[in-house]
Amino acid sequence: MEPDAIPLSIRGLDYQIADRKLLSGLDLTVHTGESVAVMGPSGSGKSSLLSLALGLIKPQAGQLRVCGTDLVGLSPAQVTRLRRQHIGMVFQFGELLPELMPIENVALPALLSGKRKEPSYQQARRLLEELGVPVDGVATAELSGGERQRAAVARALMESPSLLLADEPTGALDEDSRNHVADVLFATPGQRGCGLLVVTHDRAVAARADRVLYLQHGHLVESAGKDGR
Ligand SMILES: Nc1ncnc2c1ncn2[C@@H]1O[C@H](COP(=O)(O)OP(=O)(O)OP(=O)(O)O)[C@@H](O)[C@H]1O
Repeated sequence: MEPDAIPLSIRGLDYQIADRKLLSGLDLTVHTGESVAVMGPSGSGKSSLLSLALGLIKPQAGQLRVCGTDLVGLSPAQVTRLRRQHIGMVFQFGELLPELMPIENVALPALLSGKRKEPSYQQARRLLEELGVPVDGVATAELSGGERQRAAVARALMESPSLLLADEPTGALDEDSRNHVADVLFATPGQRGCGLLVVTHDRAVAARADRVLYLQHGHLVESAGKDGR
């Protein structure tokens, strides 16, 4: 894999579900160090776009290159490998395991990839500290919503992804927590040299991205100047 490959390059993507064409010839490039926000009406296909980029669902047509490899033709095992190697994902509700401590949640992707426990825990601790999440003595279920989301960002960064995806990462948060999570998220492309693709309904969050795109009739269009809906 070329080290300087573009984190995400999508060309001519068609995706249809149950007779309904959601994405139609969609093109999108997310470069290293760049953040892109995708907005659009409920049901327009934003989360589907992320699921496609994760290789969880397959398009009917088009190319979807992650770090230079088109994941459309790959086997499930190959997709899993590519995802573990190159992609970090943050969900709306963090999706942390409440039975595990925060540090265990964050270290988990590295442990699943077969990394050794000690250095994985050290790295998880470092990430949590950097992102302002309590490391010791607080159970995952006791974290505030904002802390949980920052722990989810830490977990997504654990394997140093080239591509960071986030689906409504601040959707469940109050304004202060939202701002803190957005600060952390939008700092990552510059600090860690990844590409960031964020789906959000929140205009203030989207406005922090280098580019804001609007999903409309299956295409992505520049949304600057639009009233948004
Ligand atoms: N497995 C499925 N079977 C049938 N329809 C589905 C399935 N998954 C998604 N859909 C439909 O596809 C459309 C797009 O869903 P998607 O979640 O991608 O939209 P979205 O833009 O992310 O919406 P929201 O902003 O509300 O989260 C919706 O109408 C949804 O009901």
